[in-house]
Amino acid sequence: MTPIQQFKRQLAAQQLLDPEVTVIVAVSTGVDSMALLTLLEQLPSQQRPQLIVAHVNHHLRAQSQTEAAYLTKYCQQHQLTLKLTDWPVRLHPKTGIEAAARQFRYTFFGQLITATQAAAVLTAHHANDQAETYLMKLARGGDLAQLVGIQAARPFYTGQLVRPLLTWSKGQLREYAQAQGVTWYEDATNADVELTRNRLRHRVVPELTQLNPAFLAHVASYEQQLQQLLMAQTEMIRGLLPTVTTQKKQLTVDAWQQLPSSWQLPVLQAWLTQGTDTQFSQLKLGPVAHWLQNSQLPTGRLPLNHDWQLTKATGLVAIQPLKKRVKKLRPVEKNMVDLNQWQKITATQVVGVFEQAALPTSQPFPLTDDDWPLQWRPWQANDLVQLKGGGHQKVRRILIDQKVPVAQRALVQVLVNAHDTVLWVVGHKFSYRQPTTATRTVFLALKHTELKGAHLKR
Ligand SMILES: Nc1ncnc2c1ncn2[C@@H]1O[C@H](COP(=O)(O)OP(=O)(O)OP(=O)(O)O)[C@@H](O)[C@H]1O
Repeated sequence: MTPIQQFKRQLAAQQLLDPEVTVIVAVSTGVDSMALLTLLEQLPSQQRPQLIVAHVNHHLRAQSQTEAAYLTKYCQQHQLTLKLTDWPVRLHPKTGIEAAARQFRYTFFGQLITATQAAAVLTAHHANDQAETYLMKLARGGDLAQLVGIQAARPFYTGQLVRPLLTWSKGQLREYAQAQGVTWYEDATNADVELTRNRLRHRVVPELTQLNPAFLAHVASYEQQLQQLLMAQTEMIRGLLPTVTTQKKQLTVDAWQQLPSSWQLPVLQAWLTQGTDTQFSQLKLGPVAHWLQNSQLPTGRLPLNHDWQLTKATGLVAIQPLKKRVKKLRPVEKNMVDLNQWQKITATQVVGVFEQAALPTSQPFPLTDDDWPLQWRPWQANDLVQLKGGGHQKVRRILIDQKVPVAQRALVQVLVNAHDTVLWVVGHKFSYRQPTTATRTVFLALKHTELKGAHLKR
């Protein structure tokens, strides 16, 4: 299969080879994403999805302006819609700038996909990126599941995040771009990317490729095998869990002990993760398994972390909150919405309900008089959003699906109407509303103030 056929296959697998579908192409003006854009533009018209080009001008170096100007002109000439945003210097943190830039980028992509209802955001991650990620994780260590590299597709806000070039090497992308006469900008920051990645990029990957020219293809193959293995394991665990737990989700120690020993830790890990919404590394579960098996201690308690403990009695083990969690004790703080005013609702989010679109990414939203007053508040366990097809989805499920880290979930705010119905899970999902003659459109807008150096999940 030629690289172009592989590229098409990746798109077809996500149902994106379709002119009825809109995709957002993340273009940095580097060779990888310019090649991606060109590949998409060259698809036959009966297969080519509608393209929206997204670019973040990070204002990290003088060249940023030139790149944004080049892309603006390119999109005009190629009749492509461009969504460009700035990351102003005043918002740059003093440390962790790469991670903060990445967070800003993905938040922007998330807002765009939500606002445009596009099916996917495409980025130009390639086989060399994959190999570097792999080697970094190998060096760092952890559970096998954490070795999973850059995923070809994963849920992202209201659509998918798709990387259709993971089978292409950097060299192939460069050759393709050259052959197509594409202009691109070398990323000057690539020279000083974080030390570990830099060493891998410039020393380790070339060495390994010299050792075996098929090295990158082998990494891609391992990645696929690992994904399949983990999927098989997940399915197996799904089948095993009900055989070792009661209806009240307690673990039956005897049944668990009768599992083949190689399944005990994975099943224990899945049970704990489900019961606490917290990831536990298998590497740290040895003592827990030992405590479960210890027949000298038929009853007792074992703290798992600050929030959770296990209690054991009559051969059954239950997961219990260690103390009443602050979240539950605190009365829910609500903030009244001030129409046409920006309001700071978290340390990093400024939001507003406007009569006119305050930002290009503002979301039009139909409201009736009955909805007022609107309020901002933290999300709660029973909050739901309305879906287009008529159903509902739990806010909790949305945050899990969007892989919002547990620690950040508590910070998520929602916009509610006078009846406490959720209209917007800020930064994550809008509730569906059909406009009618009784509704008036307002625009919901979100911008970020200060950014932390958190490393986003790939
Ligand atoms: N300024 C930008 N504007 C739009 N898209 C971008 C920008 N920077 C990067 N991208 C997109 O992200 C892809 C990966 O870029 P890069 O390798 O620089 O990011 P990374 O931070 O290392 O990766 P990740 O975002 O997965 O952590 C690019 O090929 C491009 O599709």
